[in-house]
Amino acid sequence: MRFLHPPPVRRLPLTGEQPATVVGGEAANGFVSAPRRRVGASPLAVERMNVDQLSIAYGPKLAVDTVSLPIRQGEVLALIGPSGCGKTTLLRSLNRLTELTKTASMKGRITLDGVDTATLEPTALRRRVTMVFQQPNPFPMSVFDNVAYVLREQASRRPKKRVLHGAVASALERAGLYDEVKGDLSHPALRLSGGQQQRLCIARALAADPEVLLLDEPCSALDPQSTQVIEDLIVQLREQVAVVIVTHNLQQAYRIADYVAFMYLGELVEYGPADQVFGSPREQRTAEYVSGGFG
Ligand SMILES: Nc1ncnc2c1ncn2[C@@H]1O[C@H](COP(=O)(O)OP(=O)(O)OP(=O)(O)O)[C@@H](O)[C@H]1O
Repeated sequence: MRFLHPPPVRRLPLTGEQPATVVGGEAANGFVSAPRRRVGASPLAVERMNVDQLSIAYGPKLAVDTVSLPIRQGEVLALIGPSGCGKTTLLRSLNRLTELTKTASMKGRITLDGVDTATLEPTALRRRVTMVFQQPNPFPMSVFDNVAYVLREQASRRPKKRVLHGAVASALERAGLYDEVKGDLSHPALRLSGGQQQRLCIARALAADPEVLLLDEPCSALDPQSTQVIEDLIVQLREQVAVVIVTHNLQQAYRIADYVAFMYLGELVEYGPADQVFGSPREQRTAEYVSGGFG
């Protein structure tokens, strides 16, 4: 039962001393003065994935053009850029979801803990590099069963009830939902609020004990309060998993990201610490984008 005893190498020590405190008010490039939840990248950040010279095309159309970047645990990486620049394609390539599109072809190499993802079995890869989508998509079953489903699926033998309950509770806790649902874990997931449903989807993703969590605009269907809860959660989770988020919301990227990758027409125009990309971008196109000049 893998989920009971994850190999220690998969986890960085949790840094409880580093809460997601709000660092308030600094302005970057004059476009934002929103409070920031992040406190700077963790000194314990370690590379989990590496994207090397990645190009992806749909038929003849190039969607991602020779992109290279690292993905580290201990940091939140935000992919930003105007619509159609290739953010989602890049994100989906990380757990080989792009190959489900018949016309897609890929060049380059992506590694997970040093191993070429092309050599891994796709379902196993997708447990280690899990994705949460734009629209919350809980299964039409109870809160408990949504998380237990993943645990049962990956256990080699049917887990004992008590053990399963502990693992479900732990995943719900990591997703910041347990306190709100512990009174009735048999509650239908589809009757939770949108924000709770999204945190349940995050709990389901975390139940697989992944190394990398991919978030494709996870707050775009949520109200501001739920968005804030999820942003706080994302900042906390970066200590446990490498987090990559696609967002159209520059303020959100500024609030929660440690590193930012700005893409334009498939190309990675600029990659760097959030402070630098937003505060003093090296490239003219980045400066124009983050100051609202286009997009
Ligand atoms: N399944 C597909 N078949 C053909 N072309 C696709 C497919 N998916 C994406 N594309 C094209 O690839 C390019 C990159 O799309 P992608 O969705 O990755 O961009 P994006 O930056 O995530 O856009 P958005 O912000 O609008 O979601 C676009 O030109 C898009 O039209």
